[in-house]
Parts: sequence; structure tokens; C-alpha cells
Amino acid sequence: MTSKPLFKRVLLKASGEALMGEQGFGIDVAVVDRIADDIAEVRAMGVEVGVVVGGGNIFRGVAVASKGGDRVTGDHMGMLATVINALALATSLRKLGIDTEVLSAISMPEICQSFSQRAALHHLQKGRVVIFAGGTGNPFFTTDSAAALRAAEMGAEAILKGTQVDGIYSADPKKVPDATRFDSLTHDEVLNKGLAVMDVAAVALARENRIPIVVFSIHEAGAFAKIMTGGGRATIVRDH
Ligand SMILES: Nc1ncnc2c1ncn2[C@@H]1O[C@H](COP(=O)(O)OP(=O)(O)OP(=O)(O)O)[C@@H](O)[C@H]1O
Ligand SMILES: O=c1ccn([C@@H]2O[C@H](COP(=O)(O)O)[C@@H](O)[C@H]2O)c(=O)[nH]1
Repeated sequence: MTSKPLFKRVLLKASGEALMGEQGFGIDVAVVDRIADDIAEVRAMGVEVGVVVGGGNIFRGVAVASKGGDRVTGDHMGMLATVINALALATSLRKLGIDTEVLSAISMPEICQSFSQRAALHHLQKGRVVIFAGGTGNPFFTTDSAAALRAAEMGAEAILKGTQVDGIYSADPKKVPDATRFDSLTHDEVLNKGLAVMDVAAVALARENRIPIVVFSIHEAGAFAKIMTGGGRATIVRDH
């Protein structure tokens, strides 16, 4: 028997970087299929699921800027990378028979629908998984900010950030091996301690809209469903 989920509607921020698997670049279909399985498991609990996918496996605008190129063009390229990832994830979900719609912040009607809050709510209410592509549609932002923005627009009860690490640490655990892990934090603590697992704009927007953030490892199969029923290894960020 499936336990009752904690939330009725959530926003999953899926790491773009995770999609490349061991390849070092691009998309490993086996990884995308596995993440789709995890989303399908949560959808089967009756939870409405929106997804924002990152683009770090393909392109980040800062890579252009760091070589003296134009940051805005780089960010446009990064946002297009998130569309590629969204299409890959939609394909994996549809293979499982999950009704899925991709809504892009950048209009490309030959490829997918354009984002509007109305369209997003309509698809969620129909039981479809909605993948929000193209980030916020604006340069100088990240898909973390897009996740917080879309979560607020769709009235999500939580943002689940599925990333490379299993929670928030006192410092980046990839650089500081003896960093200590938090079970829970407030949004203010994340900002005041400068814990860089998510960008400042995203955490501030989640704080303003009183949306909890759960940080967990997207590499652990089944973790998304475990968190939805109050288990799993994660750090929860909430306003009390
Ligand atoms: N205090 C911290 N606690 C945990 N992770 C941290 C911390 N500071 C920095 N990080 C790093 O932040 C990373 C997550 O950042 P980021 O959102 O850029 O990656 P991502 O989830 O792979 O997203 P994408 O590839 O979609 O951009 C973690 O993999 C971790 O190495
Ligand atoms: O709203 C947004 C979202 C993203 N970008 C650009 O895309 C890349 C990839 O996103 P990640 O969050 O880093 O995975 C990002 O680095 C930006 O260059 C954007 O401009 N606006």
C-alpha cells in the first residue's frame, strides 16, 4: 500500500548536470529514464508534478562570460540547453505512458507549447506532468530561480531540489570533505550563512512565498517518492 503523500502539488528541480551520467557532457538516456521512473512513482501517488530541468550538462552562460564572450548570448544558449533536456525527459515519461506537456518560457511553437500560468494549471489539473523549459526566459538567472518562480505561479506546496549532493552542508561537500550536513534550516539561515547549494534569488523568492525547499540527491533511485512520504535523506528548508 502506498503511504499518503505530504504534498498535493510539487515542483521538482532536476539537476541538468546529473543527466550526463558518467559521460562528462550531454544526455545519458539511461539516467533520464531512471529519473522519469522516479517522477512516475510520485505521479502514481496522485501528486501533481511540475518539473524544471537545469542545463548544466550542456551549457552555462558563465562559461562564455569567463572566456570574454557575451554573457547574454551565453545565457540564451544555456536556456536552449534546458529545452533540449526537457524534451529528453518528456520522451522518457511518455515512454512510461505518463501524459506530459513541455511549456517553454521562450516561444518555439513548432517544438512545444509556450508557458503561461493558465496553461500550466490546466495541464496539472488534467493530471499531466508539466515540464517547464527555457528557465525564466531571461538572462542572468538560473533554473533554480525558474524553479522558485514556477513553484510560486503554480501554487506548489514544496520545491524538491534533486541535485548532486544529499542535502545542504556547512560548505560545498565536493570541495570541503569534512563539511557537516544539516537536517533542517530556515530560508534566512541558508541566505545568512551563504550556503550556495541554490542561488540567492531562488531562496529569497521561496522565502517570500513561504515555499519549503527539500534538497536531496537525484542519483538515489526512489528518493523523490520517499521524500514525498516523509522519509529519505534530505535537508528541509522552511520558515520555522
Ligand atoms: N553548502 C552547500 N551544501 C551543499 N551543496 C553545495 C553547497 N555549496 C555549494 N554546493 C554545490 O552546489 C551544487 C548544486 O548546485 P547547482 O544547482 O549549480 O547544480 P545542479 O543541481 O547540478 O544544477 P544544474 O546542473 O541543473 O545547474 C552541489 O552539487 C554542490 O556541490
Ligand atoms: O532563467 C534562466 C535559466 C537559465 N539560464 C541559463 O541557462 C544555464 C543553464 O541553467 P542552470 O540553472 O545553470 O542549469 C544557466 O547557467 C544560464 O546560463 C538563464 O539565463 N536564465
